Amino acid sequence: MMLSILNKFLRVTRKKGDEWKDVVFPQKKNTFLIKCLGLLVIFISLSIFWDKVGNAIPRINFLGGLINLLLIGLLIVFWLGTTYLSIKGYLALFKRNKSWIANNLAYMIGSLKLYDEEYFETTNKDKVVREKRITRVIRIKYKETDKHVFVRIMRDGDRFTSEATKLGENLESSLGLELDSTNQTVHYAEYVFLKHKDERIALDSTVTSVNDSDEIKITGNISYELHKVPHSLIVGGTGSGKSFFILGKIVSYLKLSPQADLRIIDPKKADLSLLRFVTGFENKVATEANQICRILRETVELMEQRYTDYFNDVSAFGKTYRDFGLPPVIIIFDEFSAFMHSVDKKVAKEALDYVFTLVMKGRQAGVMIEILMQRPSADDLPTNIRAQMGFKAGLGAMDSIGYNMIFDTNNVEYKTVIEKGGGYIQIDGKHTAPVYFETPYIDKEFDFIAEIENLMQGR
Ligand SMILES: Nc1ncnc2c1ncn2[C@@H]1O[C@H](COP(=O)(O)OP(=O)(O)OP(=O)(O)O)[C@@H](O)[C@H]1O
Repeated sequence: MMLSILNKFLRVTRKKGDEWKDVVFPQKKNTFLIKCLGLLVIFISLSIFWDKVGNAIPRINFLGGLINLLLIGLLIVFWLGTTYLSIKGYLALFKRNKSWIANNLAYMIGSLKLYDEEYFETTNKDKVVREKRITRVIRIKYKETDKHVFVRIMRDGDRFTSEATKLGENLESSLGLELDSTNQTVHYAEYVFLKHKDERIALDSTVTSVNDSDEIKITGNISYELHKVPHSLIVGGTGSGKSFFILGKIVSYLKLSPQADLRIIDPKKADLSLLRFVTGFENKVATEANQICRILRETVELMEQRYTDYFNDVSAFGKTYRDFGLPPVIIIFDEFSAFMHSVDKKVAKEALDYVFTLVMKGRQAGVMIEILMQRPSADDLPTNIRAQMGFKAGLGAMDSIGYNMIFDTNNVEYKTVIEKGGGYIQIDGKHTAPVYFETPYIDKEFDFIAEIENLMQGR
């Protein structure tokens, strides 16, 4: 008993931990009296203890009583110090289950009636009394870190099991926090909330000015390093913000140092194909099937050449293109599925083979591909290629089948996307579950072509 109290005491006095805590429902009754009694006991026992210690220490009559005075002063400091620490630890025991998160979650349990009650009969002074008692309560755990609040609704096989996966909106409003991601296992449904709302950033904040960094920022909270997440998939219907997102990414890639070497594939001859009029892009934009296959083939050859030139002996062990100061080479392939459907099977296979080679071998040599398509379709983008895309984004309103196809998971509760440029994103090693995000904000007046021209000239 004493040991468990001591343990609890030590745990609460430690730094605010990130361990899981249970939500208690119904919450404990007012503990004011117990609290006061405890404080009094602490105060009296420590006062008696230090008084006894003071009496047990022999007096030293030296330097006209100065030593005795110092001793008394020291005892008073010890008495005050131990009393303060004990009271702090004691009060923390009460506070522990009283965080605002626990309070709000307990309130939600009560208001949604996420508990079962049964009538019990007892006898009181020969009278039969019927009283309601709570027999079962939904089990909720939570933990808190600097940026997030995690809530787990346990799935114990009772009536709350199916409820567990549908509580996203209720939790959001109960906690007053924005839902960042969800995750579901057989044992629990987990909801992750942002303590501070994620911010939409402006395009000019996407690239850090730190030397040697290839970090690309997407939002205030979401970023990735290009060399770690080389291949991307962006899916979004008409008007979802796909063009703004990719044009913004092109600007960011051109701001990297060394500047990225970009190749553009636009089989629908839309906005991206206009980059062929920008100095430096003349031979790097393809719209026709034969040009597209040529660009893909040449990029595969460039990748093989990099392996031959830089990774041909053991000294290259563990190195990447960045160690040799090489620029990343990025193919931006717009309307991928439209292309696959518009060309004959032989050409489609040739293109797919090149794409597969690039996604399998490109990372170390710094040769990357970014695929854009309107609809997520498992047939148009084979699983072996999709599995290599470390960066995946689904923009605009999409049904859950669409999202599940992109993110290869069906455990996520998606909210309706209304904002232009809003969607879900998943980045390997960063956000293993898809999270809501908004693409970097770009002013309507922003002149992409002029900006890209400018950046190309500054090479
Ligand atoms: N990041 C953004 N910042 C500001 N406005 C945006 C952003 N993304 C999208 N928009 C707004 O949404 C509109 C549609 O975006 P966009 O042209 O990128 O869509 P799309 O998916 O490429 O559609 P389409 O395939 O028809 O070109 C833009 O004209 C712009 O007004």
